[in-house]
Amino acid sequence: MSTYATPPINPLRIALAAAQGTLTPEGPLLTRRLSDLEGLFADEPARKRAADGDDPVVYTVAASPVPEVARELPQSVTTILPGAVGGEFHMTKGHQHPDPQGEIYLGLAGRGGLLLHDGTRTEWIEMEPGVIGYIPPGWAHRSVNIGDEPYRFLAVYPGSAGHDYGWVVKHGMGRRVFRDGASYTLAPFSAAT
Ligand SMILES: O=P(O)(O)OC[C@H]1O[C@](O)(CO)[C@@H](O)[C@@H]1O
Repeated sequence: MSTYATPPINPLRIALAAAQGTLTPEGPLLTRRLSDLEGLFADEPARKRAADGDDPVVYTVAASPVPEVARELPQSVTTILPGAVGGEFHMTKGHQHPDPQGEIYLGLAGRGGLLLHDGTRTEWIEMEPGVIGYIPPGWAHRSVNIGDEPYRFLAVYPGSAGHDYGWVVKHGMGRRVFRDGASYTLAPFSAAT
């Protein structure tokens, strides 16, 4: 398995293969299955049934070797596979940056959405190839695949930003995103049952 490089890092040429979802040279690859996402979807019994069954992959995050440390600017490609749990579209866990710093996403493939919540306000940005979603400091963020193909995006973020998952458990994400025919609907956020 590839790992992060240790600073000081030399200038890097990094090849982005949008169709494959890879960065070369490679860093760590993270795979999250339904069994890793307990309490995330509104219909927790449906998630558990699927996790106890074939336990599908929900998303992968392929990073470059640039590490998540202060002053570095890591990048990663996230691919969210199509699917839903109890009608709720596949999504990332969602997190807040403990060190409030911005981040950008660039849509590479498929159709998705960027859900943002600051504890009071909620925003939704539709994502597709070529669209940049800007995440300002202080906004928790979660990505959702609203299509029938893999939804893929490049993330670039300050290495010291960090990932606070507890914030999302405590505050929620403002909305949930459900399949609605060939489209989607944003429903008020509800705790997992
Ligand atoms: O950390 P989460 O919420 O599971 O989501 C993963 C996402 O977070 C990042 O690690 C950085 O924000 C992205 O590369 C990736 O899309």
